[in-house]
Amino acid sequence: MTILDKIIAFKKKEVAKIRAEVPLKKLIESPNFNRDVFSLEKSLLDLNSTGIIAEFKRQSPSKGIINDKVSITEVTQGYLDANVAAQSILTDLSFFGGTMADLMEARVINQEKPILRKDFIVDGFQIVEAKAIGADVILLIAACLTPLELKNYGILAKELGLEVLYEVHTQEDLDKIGDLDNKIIGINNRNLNTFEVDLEHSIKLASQIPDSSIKVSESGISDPRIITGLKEYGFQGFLIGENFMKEENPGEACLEFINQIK
Ligand SMILES: O=C(O)c1ccccc1NCC(=O)[C@H](O)[C@H](O)COP(=O)(O)O
Repeated sequence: MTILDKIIAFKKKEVAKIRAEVPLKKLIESPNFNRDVFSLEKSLLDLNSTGIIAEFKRQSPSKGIINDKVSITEVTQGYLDANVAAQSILTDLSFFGGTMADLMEARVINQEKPILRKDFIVDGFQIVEAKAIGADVILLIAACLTPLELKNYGILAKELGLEVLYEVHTQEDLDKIGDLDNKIIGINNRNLNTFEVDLEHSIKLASQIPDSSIKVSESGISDPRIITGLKEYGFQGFLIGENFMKEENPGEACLEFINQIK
């Protein structure tokens, strides 16, 4: 069993339990449910966009603890001050040390940029939950879902006014999504089973994504020069976690990184 299989098996049980305890009505009545969302697409396409989607990530299966000293509020404010295009927040507790409360706290401070709920979506309930906690965007990982689930969860997100970041790592993942037009597609440079990171991955798959879609490169980005290189292959978004979170002040590290992008 790979780590991804383990995460998904665990997640399915976890969601089934929460689903049995929390009525949908409660989620729908949440104040966040009727707020206007911030568009990731708009933010990434803005002429002045930095393209950086900065992640709040305390720990990970590949690295263990990255930073458990900083608060979500200080990091959120730091990322906003650095002029990120969007914020990504892990809400998985068991493998990444994140919580839904993190996202809710960030939402209180972040009233200007989109927030991605970074989690392993295996059930439509989590998409409703994402809206209720104040997310603007959800992640659908192609490797974890069937083509039908990808389609149906995409439709549900759209109906709720949320955007989707479709995550792929292989050509097979892209094939599962099917219609690639007008989507936000993230190419994860990290193999989620072996944890091997290869930035060439973004470049190899980029040519398979139509120009009507927005390309995001995810994971293992640690140098501003990489951004310049990826832009040449049509990337408009860059999801970065560990490189900022490993620092004492992730917001300042993010600002310094953004100032060095040519
Ligand atoms: O980061 C991991 O170890 C990991 C393991 C298994 C599944 C997912 C994992 N990471 C999720 C991500 O996609 C990254 O947090 C994100 O792209 C940022 O990556 P990085 O900049 O390398 O922290």
